[in-house]
Amino acid sequence: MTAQTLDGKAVSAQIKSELTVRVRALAEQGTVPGLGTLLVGDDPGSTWYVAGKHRDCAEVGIASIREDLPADATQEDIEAAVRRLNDDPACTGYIVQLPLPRGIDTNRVLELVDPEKDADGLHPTNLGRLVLRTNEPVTSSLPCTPAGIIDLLERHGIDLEGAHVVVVGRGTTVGRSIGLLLTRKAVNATVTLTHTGTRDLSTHLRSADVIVAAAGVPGIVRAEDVKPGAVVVDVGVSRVTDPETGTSRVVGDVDPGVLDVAGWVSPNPGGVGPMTRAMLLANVVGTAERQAAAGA
Ligand SMILES: Nc1nc2c(c(=O)[nH]1)N[C@@H](CN(C=O)c1ccc(C(=O)N[C@@H](CCC(=O)O)C(=O)O)cc1)CN2
Repeated sequence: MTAQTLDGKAVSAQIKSELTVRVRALAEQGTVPGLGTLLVGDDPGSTWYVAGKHRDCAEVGIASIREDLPADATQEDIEAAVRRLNDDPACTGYIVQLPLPRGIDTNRVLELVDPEKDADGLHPTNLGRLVLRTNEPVTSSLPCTPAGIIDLLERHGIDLEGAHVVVVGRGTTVGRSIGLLLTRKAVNATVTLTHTGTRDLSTHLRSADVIVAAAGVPGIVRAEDVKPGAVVVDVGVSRVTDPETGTSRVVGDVDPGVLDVAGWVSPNPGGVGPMTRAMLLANVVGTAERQAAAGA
């Protein structure tokens, strides 16, 4: 068997074209959605991701607002930048690019973000809304990577109703938060959250209809641990350096042999990454629509 591709690039292009229509409708009411980014320091990866977010904004007609601070910015400097973004009416939604430099209290910074402007969907208020409102339609930003994964699966016709999803990794941006979305009544999946303390990961993986690999451990999901025909989503991003050539490349959590066993696999790159970016744009358009409706 050769697995079919969960094509994040194609689906994200479709989402962007749908968002362009919503952005035009907002413009007709006199509202321009604006994405703010707060970047601290000059880490090449973070700098590249932030630039990509603003390129995406330009594509769909969302305005860009940037707060760039030096690597030696203090907690107070960063919190002041968050307050500026909270107060800026042109910024309808924003993100604090992670990770923040060592020594900064990240949770204190993130909790200062106005929940109504939280474009990452990771503010405690917005995660709390997902915990409390399991049946109602969601009216706040959703965590981008989890929402992108579910959209990617649904748009490929994969039925999650009653499916057993095994998540590998308990980080906030993916592992912990995806369970909140998958177990909502509208999706209705059954979720097992595994992590480095899990005994016998293989047994869990072998019972999965869908595996979401978000551990950041290259090759942690092996072909022999995947049920034939299962769906495998690769979220892992690890940079490995070839000792001989000294060149580095990004590798995921899924061993390439899985392609011979699974029914569907998300490529990495080209799977979850583009969906995360598309969901960020969707969140910003959502924040602008809600703010326009509240002001109308
Ligand atoms: N505030 C946030 N910080 C971080 C997040 C986040 O969601 N919110 N996630 C990551 C980085 N990230 C977005 O910021 C991100 C990473 C990768 C991609 C992506 O499209 N990757 C491409 C491959 C790129 C390459 O070739 O290197 C892909 O998967 O196809 C998008 C967003 C940490 N920080």
